[in-house]
Amino acid sequence: MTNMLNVITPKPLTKDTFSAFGDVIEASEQVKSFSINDGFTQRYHDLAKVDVSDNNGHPLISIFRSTPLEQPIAIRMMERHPLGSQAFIPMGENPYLVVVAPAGDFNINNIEVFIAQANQGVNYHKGTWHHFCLALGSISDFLVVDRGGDGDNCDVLKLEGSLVIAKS
Ligand SMILES: NC(=O)N[C@@H](O)C(=O)O
Ligand code: NI
Repeated sequence: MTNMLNVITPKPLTKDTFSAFGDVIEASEQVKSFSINDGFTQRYHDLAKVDVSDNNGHPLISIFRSTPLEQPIAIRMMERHPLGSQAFIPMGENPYLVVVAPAGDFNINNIEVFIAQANQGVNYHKGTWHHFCLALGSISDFLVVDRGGDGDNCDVLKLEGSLVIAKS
């Protein structure tokens, strides 16, 4: 049986369309903000649910320096973190791709692909299936907030790669 290639076109990342998978970390008009520091700072407050305490977990703050994959990108893996959330906040000017599927039993037909802008971070909720970090354009740094501690916090699935992301 030939492997028909299914090409999926990324859609813009928005708070609402991403809500089934996690949070969007963005200083947008949609989120609550208030003035602090004598009016010199606007605080965009409580943007994402950091969920890292299961099984005596603790928060980790790391930097991921990601090299873009050659396009078109074939989706050959998905992973999930059953014990905690994982947030990616871009530190540069490049957009990036976010590939997700709902937590629970994995179904390739449920994969959704978003293109995120440099002013948008994402926070995968605990158990959300996702592809590893997909930089676009050039090597990109991401601030990552996720869970450290005991227990295996990474389930990985290998896919045959018949789902390809349209060039972005
Ligand atoms: N393995 C690792 O720390 N990174 C992945 O979880 C990822 O989502 O990039
Ligand atoms: Ni991950």
